Amino acid sequence: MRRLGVMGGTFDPIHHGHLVAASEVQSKFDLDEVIFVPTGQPWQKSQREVAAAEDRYLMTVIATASNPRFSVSRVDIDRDGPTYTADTLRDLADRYPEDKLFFITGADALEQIVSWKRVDELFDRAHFIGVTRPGYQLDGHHLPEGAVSLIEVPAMAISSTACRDRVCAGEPVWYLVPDGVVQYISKRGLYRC
Ligand SMILES: Nc1ncnc2c1ncn2[C@@H]1O[C@H](COP(=O)(O)OP(=O)(O)OP(=O)(O)O)[C@@H](O)[C@H]1O
Ligand SMILES: O=C(O)c1ccc[n+]([C@@H]2O[C@H](COP(=O)([O-])O)[C@@H](O)[C@H]2O)c1
Repeated sequence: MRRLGVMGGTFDPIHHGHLVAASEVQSKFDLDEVIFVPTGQPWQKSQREVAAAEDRYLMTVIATASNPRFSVSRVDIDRDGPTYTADTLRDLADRYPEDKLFFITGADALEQIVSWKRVDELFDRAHFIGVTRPGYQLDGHHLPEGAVSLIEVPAMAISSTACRDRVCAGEPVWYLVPDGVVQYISKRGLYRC
């Protein structure tokens, strides 16, 4: 039985906050692999335009390529309709029936979990790991006992929103996102106003 981390996110774009969180959880929980899963249609972000799924997927591949323990799954971008983590975890469990899944979320996402679709299924399918994020309180009291572990990760005050805003304003995103992602954003003309 392998121990598989699942790092779900819109990754619009992926940044070093995501990568540090995944790396820290991989090490602390002795995970064999962390699978990054870009969302297909993030229904709770429908109030704004999200970059094309293929662009977000490719940026995630570029950002994770150098880490032998990181991989990327298309499971959410290849499924039609809004992305629900209950479906993500069901599909990954079907694909890796022998393995134990650990779903990684930042403090902000953890706070929102009760609003997710079919929330009751989630904790049967994976153990949840909530990680600290600057500006948010990490709290698992609203979740079933034993369903979630809370851990501190190095503080990275970075968000995808801030990265998009910086590109739009003509400001650099070097060192906030991996070098290859800076170049991909520029090559594809993403996030220009
Ligand atoms: N700086 C960070 N530190 C720790 N966790 C983070 C950080 N940024 C994002 N995460 C977590 O990574 C997951 C995916 O986040 P997401 O792709 O929505 O990035 P984001 O920066 O929150 O994006 P946006 O600003 O567009 O809302 C979520 O669980 C989120 O809490
Ligand atoms: O299952 C849901 O209803 C649900 C609602 C909002 C977010 N999520 C998941 O939470 C992860 C982070 O999402 P986001 O929108 O903050 O990028 C990602 O894997 C999403 O699929 C899941």
